[in-house]
Amino acid sequence: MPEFATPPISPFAIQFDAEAATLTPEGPTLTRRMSALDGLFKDHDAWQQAVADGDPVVYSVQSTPVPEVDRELPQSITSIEAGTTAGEFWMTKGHQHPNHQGEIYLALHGTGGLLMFDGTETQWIDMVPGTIGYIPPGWAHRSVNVGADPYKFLAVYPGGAGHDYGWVLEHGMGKRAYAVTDGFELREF
Ligand SMILES: O=P(O)(O)OC[C@H]1O[C@](O)(CO)[C@@H](O)[C@@H]1O
Ligand SMILES: [Fe+2]
Repeated sequence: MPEFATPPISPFAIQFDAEAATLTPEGPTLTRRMSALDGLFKDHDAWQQAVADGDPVVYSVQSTPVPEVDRELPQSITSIEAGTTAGEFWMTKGHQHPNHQGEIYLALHGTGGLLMFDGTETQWIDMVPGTIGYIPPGWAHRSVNVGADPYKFLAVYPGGAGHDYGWVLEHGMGKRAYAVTDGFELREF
């Protein structure tokens, strides 16, 4: 085996339960409440009110024990709760990969969307169970729950890709998903 600065972890099996949306063995779980989404919803006052009104959990991410380091290939399942803030559907923070690497998402449950922005162009992929959304290098990405159930998806990404959240705060995502009578509508800022 070649010499690496950080030794890769040993091979292991992951039990993937698509119905329950779980990965076993479990690694770290991350929970993001409304307060973690500062500066991301269009209506800042409504966001602040939601934080004051109990700061609900917006999404959680369950990982396997694969570390986020170069050459590894971590996986996680994200569950976004159903909800809106001033009409804007609940979503992940969204990020850019600092060193521009690709990623895939596989939708498992509910109705979601994969919003991508390269700084100029916005793309949206409807995500329903069975859809794989491909995120090419250089596209910031955010997942949105546009349904009435939790939206859950599996992510597989390069361990060295990193998460640049500042990029999204600075550039935005080009469009936002709002609730309308028969579903959702994408609106520009
Ligand atoms: O990192 P964010 O924008 O909070 O979104 C969470 C999701 O994105 C990932 O960071 C992978 O891109 C996963 O941890 C999870 O699927
Ligand atoms: Fe990513």
